[in-house]
Amino acid sequence: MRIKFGTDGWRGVIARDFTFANVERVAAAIAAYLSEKSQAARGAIVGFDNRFLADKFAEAVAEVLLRWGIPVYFPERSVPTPVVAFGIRHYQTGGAVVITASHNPPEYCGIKFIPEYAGPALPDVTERIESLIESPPSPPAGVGRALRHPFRPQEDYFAHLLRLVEGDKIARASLKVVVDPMFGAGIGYLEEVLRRCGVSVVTIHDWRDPLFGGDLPDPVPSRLGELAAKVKETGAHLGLALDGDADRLGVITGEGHFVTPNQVLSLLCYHLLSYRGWRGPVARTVATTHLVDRIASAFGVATKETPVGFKYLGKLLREEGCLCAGEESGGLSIRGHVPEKDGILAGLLVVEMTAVHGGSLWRLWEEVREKFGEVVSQRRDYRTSAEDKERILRVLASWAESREELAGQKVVERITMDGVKLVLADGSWVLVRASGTEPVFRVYVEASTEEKVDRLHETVKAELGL
Ligand SMILES: O=P(O)(O)OC[C@H]1O[C@H](O)[C@H](O)[C@@H](O)[C@@H]1O
Repeated sequence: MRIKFGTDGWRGVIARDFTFANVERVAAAIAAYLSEKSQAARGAIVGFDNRFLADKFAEAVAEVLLRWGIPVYFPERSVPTPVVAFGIRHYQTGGAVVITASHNPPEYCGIKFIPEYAGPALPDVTERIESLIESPPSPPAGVGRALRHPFRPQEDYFAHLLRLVEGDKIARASLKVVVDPMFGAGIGYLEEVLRRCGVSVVTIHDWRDPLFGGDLPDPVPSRLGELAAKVKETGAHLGLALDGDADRLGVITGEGHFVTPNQVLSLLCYHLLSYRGWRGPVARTVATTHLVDRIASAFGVATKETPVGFKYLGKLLREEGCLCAGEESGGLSIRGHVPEKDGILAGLLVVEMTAVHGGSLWRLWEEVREKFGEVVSQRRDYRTSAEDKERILRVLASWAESREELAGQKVVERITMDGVKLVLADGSWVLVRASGTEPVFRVYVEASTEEKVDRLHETVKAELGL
């Protein structure tokens, strides 16, 4: 079986593709990669989430690395992906492997590889690992078995987070927050760091359940009913949910509104630029709201656009001094933190914004909307057959070449870094791309009203035969 890394790691169905034999093949390729990059002696962290057998798969990975002479840092229990990324810097390791399928359904598992730069692996790295999987390497001759160390970064991670937020302001606001780690690896992190900031915390779904209560550990509105109910019942200011490996965040306000990741990112840009007075470019993916651009330009800073995938945003955080970076799918990070998306940090920042803006995130959103104008963003996903996929890709190629109008509007820009994005004369836009994590096409639309968004969605659907 050919193993391919998608938008963020390799994912497969447990027992069908995701078998111990395949996991060991990937582990050997990663060991060979670390060796050829002269990173082996620094060792690697092996983390895992709360999925079925994830700890056992992690043991199998650790065993391969140890046989390759690579020291392994191994946690006592599941650990969030961003904490593993933080651990790379903290323990100065040559990289990390995380056994996780993030927010995928319970029958999935996966492997993320994080190189020594502490952000998701870029394509040049994963392509090299893929080719090493195909030509199975063996450990260099004469290499001895390496040592295994405990991985316990929690206290240092909390101290680091508390340096990134204004804990005193949070403490003074006397907030109440409901935290929902969705049975995942984030259990014990967000609630703990919030309590240390003096927040009164209520938790739900804070025990390991490899079936995630019978659904996906994905903090989207359809999965946050119990969180919303708990926010209402307890009169909390906020409800915060983490996905399965705690790198993404879902937000419910005290008024009961779901705040989309596009809105959270826009609020964060505004907060960092206005309240904190930070300066520097802002980074977003091609699928993320242009409200971010409007806010950035009002403060005289640039916006940088990347393909979908936090790996590209991580690179900008590392190399371009961006003050924050985030994406429509719910991941963000800020300057001073690891270049990996972090739902725990995002949760703390949302609490900070709520605290310093009078206890209501929704009021802050209304302020932003008033200042920068109405923006409606919506994504629709379409499952297609392999034949349809080919046909749609051909149509998209022609759009990329020469599409001049859409729904009666002039196309003013065609962006082809990931799928095809058409920017229209009135500032609205449409992006169509094949997902790198699911067998679907994603259609993203942004415009000034719901009616315009609907119309653009219907036009694209009809034209592409979705
Ligand atoms: O749209 P896709 O290719 O499925 O990617 C959706 C998301 O997948 C993963 O969660 C990646 O870590 C994200 O960076 C990406 O935005």
